[in-house]
Amino acid sequence: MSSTTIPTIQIPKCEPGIGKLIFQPDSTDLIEGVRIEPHPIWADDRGYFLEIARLTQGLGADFPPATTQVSAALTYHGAIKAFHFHLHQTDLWCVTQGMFQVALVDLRPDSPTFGLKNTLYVGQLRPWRILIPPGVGHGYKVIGITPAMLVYLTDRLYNPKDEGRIAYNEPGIAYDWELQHK
Ligand SMILES: Cc1cn([C@H]2C[C@H](O)[C@@H](COP(=O)(O)OP(=O)(O)O[C@H]3O[C@@H](C)C(=O)[C@@H](O)[C@H]3O)O2)c(=O)[nH]c1=O
Repeated sequence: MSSTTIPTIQIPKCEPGIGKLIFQPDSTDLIEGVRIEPHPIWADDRGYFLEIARLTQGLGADFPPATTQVSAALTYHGAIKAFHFHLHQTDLWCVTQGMFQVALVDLRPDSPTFGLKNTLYVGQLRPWRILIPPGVGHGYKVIGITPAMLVYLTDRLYNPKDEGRIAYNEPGIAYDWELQHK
């Protein structure tokens, strides 16, 4: 997280598709450095409660209190935000409302999982926090019929120079954003 090594970024040549589906937090198909932490949703007759993260525990353990930023993004049904990546910043995502199709791709040629794509369906129906290290391309599509809310921690304050963007339909990544009819 506070590593000073800046990843080299390279667009891989992926097979078209959604990559490896992640159905278990400890899946061996996860991109190197990506981590998942299931969390409870406490539902009752008033609504529900959930914890976004604890800075000293779990996936938030290494987030420095002095520079951690907490952000929220509400995204409309069907919208895609992808692909973004960071050179220094680590993200910790927690979905508070709705469902996301999260797409990850390893852009680090020095990584053992370079070029690997992961797809995770997360949110109210699968409450998982996701840690995304620098050099891992990330994005999402809102699935379901309602807008969805992502609340996330970053280990440093917003710096647009740290963020890179790759088109959602970049041919080298060849991510299939369509509904997977089968
Ligand atoms: C991310 C961010 C944006 N902004 C501003 C810049 C801009 O005017 C406006 C909208 O910014 P963006 O279009 O970059 O927002 P957005 O596309 O939601 O960016 C976010 O997307 C998700 C998927 C991520 O991975 C995040 O790391 C971040 O890249 O908000 C901040 O002031 N602080 C921030 O931390």
